[in-house]
Amino acid sequence: MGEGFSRRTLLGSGAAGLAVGVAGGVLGSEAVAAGPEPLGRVTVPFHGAQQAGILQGQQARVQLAAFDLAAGTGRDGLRQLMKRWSGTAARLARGESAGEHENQIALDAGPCALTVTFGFGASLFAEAGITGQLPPALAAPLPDFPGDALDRARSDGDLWVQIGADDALVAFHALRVLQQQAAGLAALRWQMAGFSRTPGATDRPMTGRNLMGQVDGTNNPRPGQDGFAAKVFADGPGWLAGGSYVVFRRIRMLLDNWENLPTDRQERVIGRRKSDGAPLSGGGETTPADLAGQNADGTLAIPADAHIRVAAPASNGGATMLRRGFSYQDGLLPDGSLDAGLLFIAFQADPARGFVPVQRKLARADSLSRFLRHEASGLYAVPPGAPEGGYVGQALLEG
Ligand SMILES: C=CC1=C(C)c2cc3[nH]c(cc4nc(cc5[nH]c(cc1n2)c(C)c5CCC(=O)O)C(CCC(=O)O)=C4C)c(C)c3C=C
Ligand SMILES: [Fe+2]
Repeated sequence: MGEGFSRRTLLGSGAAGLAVGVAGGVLGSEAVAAGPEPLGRVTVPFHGAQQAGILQGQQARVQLAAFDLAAGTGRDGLRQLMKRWSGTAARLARGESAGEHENQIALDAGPCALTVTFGFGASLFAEAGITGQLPPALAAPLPDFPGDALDRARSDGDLWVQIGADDALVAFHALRVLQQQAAGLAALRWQMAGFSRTPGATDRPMTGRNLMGQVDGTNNPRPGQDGFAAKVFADGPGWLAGGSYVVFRRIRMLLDNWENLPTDRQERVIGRRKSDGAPLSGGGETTPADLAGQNADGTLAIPADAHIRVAAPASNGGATMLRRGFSYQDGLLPDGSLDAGLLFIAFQADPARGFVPVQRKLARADSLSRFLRHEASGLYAVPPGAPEGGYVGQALLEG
């Protein structure tokens, strides 16, 4: 979670291909400098080298969903669906009507930075009769990790859809339209809603917080850093080149247990200060953590089982991913505790060099894991973005 790639930051950085604007015309940085843009009018183009929703700042709301193809849809039906969905996503991102199945749920709202991101699960390739195109990283499912308690009905799926927007109605509207436009071709398998900090909630752009109260998202790889693209974007197979892989996990937080822990112990579980996210080895939020740093008594400043030590690329042969998770809260569980946690989303060039080794280690050695339950999971190939006039997955479905 975080403001690391906020719209304002991106506009300021002039990052190519990451244009974000206001409906009616993409604004240059001078226009942004003139004053904050009205929230509803912010647009994120659907078309581009990468799909929208990977590099942009997190919106306040997310709808996550997976769809399964209907029997008989096949490759032709899938092509039809991806063309239809891409056209709709592009129109909605521009703030236009959905066209087919427009239901007026978000009639008075602007696009609110809407992004729609599509991913393909391993099962899609068999369903659509295109197993020859299965990318190697999807050939085996994610391994079982110690402590996993996965609900298969809320995991996996042929098609993954991530819809982000700075308004809940706008995000819901997009999901509902996509669902109706899929009728006869694909059906909703699972759906979850999440949230992040609302733009303007803090006086200045700041990294977001999760439901444990931690500053979350500080040490994400950033566009422009050395090797960023190689860490996040896949180099093949051909149809996926420039795309990515996304790992999704629904991770419930045992908040009653967590909140019983005094703040200094919570900080030692993560390895960072709760107030400002600074590493316990010293400095401020963005000071690199010193994993060798010691306290006056000779103990490690960042404990051996602290989350940031166990998860760090330095502890995992360089394994890295771009985390873009959202919080969720879904009422009460039968035992009266909150059903709340993190919809963990991480984009990476190769899950075998990203999520898998890190989660293997976290499940064994991370002191945060005793406050978490992994309840749902998915791994999807995320095709590159579509050019104007094209659709997501075109190189796969017409190649
Ligand atoms: C397998 C990967 C990871 C899972 C699952 C995961 C779950 C998880 N994390 C937090 C809270 C924080 N994580 C932070 C850093 C961090 N987390 C991962 C990976 C996973 N986290 C990485 C690679 C890192 C960066 C480590 C580093 O190099 O410093 C932080 C610190 C702030 C930050 O850098 O973002 C927090 C806080 C929760 C609550 C959670 C599951 C619910
Ligand atoms: Fe983490």
